Amino acid sequence: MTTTTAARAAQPTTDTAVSFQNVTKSYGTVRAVDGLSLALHPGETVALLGPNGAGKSSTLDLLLGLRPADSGSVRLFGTTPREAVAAGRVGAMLQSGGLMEDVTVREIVALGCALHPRPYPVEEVLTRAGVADIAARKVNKLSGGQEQRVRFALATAGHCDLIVLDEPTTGMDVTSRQAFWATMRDQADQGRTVLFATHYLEEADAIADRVLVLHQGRLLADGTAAEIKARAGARKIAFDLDGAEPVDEQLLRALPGLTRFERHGATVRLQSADADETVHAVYALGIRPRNLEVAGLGLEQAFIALTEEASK
Ligand SMILES: Nc1ncnc2c1ncn2[C@@H]1O[C@H](COP(=O)(O)OP(=O)(O)OP(=O)(O)O)[C@@H](O)[C@H]1O
Repeated sequence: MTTTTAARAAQPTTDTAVSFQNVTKSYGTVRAVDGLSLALHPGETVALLGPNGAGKSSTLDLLLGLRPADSGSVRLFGTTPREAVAAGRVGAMLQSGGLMEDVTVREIVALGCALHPRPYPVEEVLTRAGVADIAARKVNKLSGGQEQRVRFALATAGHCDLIVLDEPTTGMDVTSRQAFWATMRDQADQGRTVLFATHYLEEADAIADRVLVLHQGRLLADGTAAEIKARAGARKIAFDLDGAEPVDEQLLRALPGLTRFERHGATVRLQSADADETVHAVYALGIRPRNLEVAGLGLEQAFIALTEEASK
């Protein structure tokens, strides 16, 4: 695992919001969470990334006390997850769990507020989640994105210290997403810890100040998005071949440092662990590349590079 902020971050301190110590969870022979240790702190916005089946939802289930761990310890604010949830310290928006159908948006949100130990006023919750204008509508008449916003309203029905979101913006349009993340930033600025699992890597890049990459139930990387990109160690190189001289593709494929090779007609796209060395070698082959571009990997490419490497 990357040693960026991870070693420090795994150590629980007195103000730790979430602490996992060597947590394991299996379903039959599938080990969904495998010796996971981490600590999250107040005010952090943390993205949980990982390919399908990496253990993200299982981790969130353990964190919320919805399932018991087989071994290890999960603590929220120094208590068990169930105690923290019962005390109203945790708001959650999960993928699973249907909404009650034959009630209006206002009724279901009002119920969420009534059940919360430290609720916000219903109108405030409706407005913040962007559902005030559809408050009178029956829940079973909502679109997928509107349903997500109602789940968001329920997750923020009261004062809490930790907000847990499992793929929260699935189905939301661009405007709703932007409004959603603006609200979440606001929540984090007020000292709350926001933890969200997502497959939208650009959201993780833009929103999270810390990124956790899970793979086969283990923490593969833990750091800022910039640290994760640097950890992937590769840069991308693109250029066009001149076309005048035929180029032996085998020579290109044998360039030093290459971790990925693609050629579409005259356009060559590479990934390299040592871009300087690769580019020098291109010139040494007598090739004069046109439109040469060298750039760092985006979070998505870094994520693919890291998880592919771990799968080898
Ligand atoms: N209730 C269950 N019974 C049996 N196996 C399960 C159960 N829940 C999860 N698993 C298995 O545990 C592993 C981790 O699943 P999990 O849902 O936590 O992954 P995930 O990272 O959330 O995946 P996705 O991105 O697809 O939502 C997978 O191999 C999955 O098939």
